[in-house]
Amino acid sequence: MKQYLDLLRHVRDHGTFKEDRTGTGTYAVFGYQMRYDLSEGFPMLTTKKLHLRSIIHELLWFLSGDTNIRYLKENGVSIWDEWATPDGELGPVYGEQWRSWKTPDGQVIDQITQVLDEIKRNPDSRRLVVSAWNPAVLPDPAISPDANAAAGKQALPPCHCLFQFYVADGKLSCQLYQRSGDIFLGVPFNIASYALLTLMMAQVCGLEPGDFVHTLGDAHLYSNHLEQADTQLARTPRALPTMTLNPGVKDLFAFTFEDFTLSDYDPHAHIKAPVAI
Ligand SMILES: Nc1nc(=O)c2c([nH]1)NC[C@@H]1CN(c3ccc(C(=O)N[C@@H](CCC(=O)O)C(=O)O)cc3)CN21
Ligand SMILES: O=c1ccn([C@H]2C[C@H](O)[C@@H](COP(=O)(O)O)O2)c(=O)[nH]1
Repeated sequence: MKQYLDLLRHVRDHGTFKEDRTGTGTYAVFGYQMRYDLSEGFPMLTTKKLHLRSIIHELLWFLSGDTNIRYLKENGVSIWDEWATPDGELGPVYGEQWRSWKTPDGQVIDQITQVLDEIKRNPDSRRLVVSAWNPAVLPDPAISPDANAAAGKQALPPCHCLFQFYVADGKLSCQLYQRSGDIFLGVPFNIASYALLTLMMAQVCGLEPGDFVHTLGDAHLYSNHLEQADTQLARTPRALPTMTLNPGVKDLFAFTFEDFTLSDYDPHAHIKAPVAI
């Protein structure tokens, strides 16, 4: 994960101090790109232990089209708790935009199924795009995330807002545009999550996994993560683990938690960091 560590070091050493919505303060750069060849191993950080359970359940939750944190809580995942209403609602976030984007005439569009069908039918297409960025449902910045969710708006505007697939030489690649990236906490999750999505999409399309390309807009290190960043940068990276999917699953929406096996993951210890709300 040299790519990630280079980003962390670059932003720590060259980021511009910037105030932010949460009042924490950040060091930021604008525009940064990383590339992970998925045949070289699964891109999970080894310089701190990552909680893969949360990553898998969150991705299955997005793919199911769900936007209530009930499923996450039932599975011991708490990463979305701070932004939900007391009923667990987050408003029309990722799951709804991916699987049931509402049109003005009352129809819904399942972007994931459409892209999946198009990859199989027309792999050379340059239109294999899924967008979670829907200006019609962006939150009102004057009210809190849970008040927005209660009003039918997104609790938070999507951070990983648009992704595109690309097929060449029998391999499926994916590029994500992430408008805002919390380098210490969110970005390692986002990398593993989209790498996993690419492996799943490739399997059900009969393709090999290619590259995951991660493009960031505002890439920031929160000012209360600086010590943690130093600790991480002082560690020596280890070999990447291997992710194996149950080869029997041919339907993207049929994957369950038990279909994923991570082997040879030998990370350094977890590093705690507070999440900016
Ligand atoms: N400031 C901020 N950073 C984020 O990364 C983030 C948000 N807000 N808001 C929405 C979602 C929620 N996400 C989160 C929230 C918390 C963790 C977190 O605390 N991670 C810990 C523990 C993980 C766990 O409990 O599984 C970590 O050490 O990685 C990670 C991603 C990503 N997003
Ligand atoms: O998947 C995610 C979701 C969120 N983040 C981070 C990026 C920012 O630090 C906050 C969101 O705040 P905004 O003011 O809306 O940009 O959450 C992430 O890194 N990955």
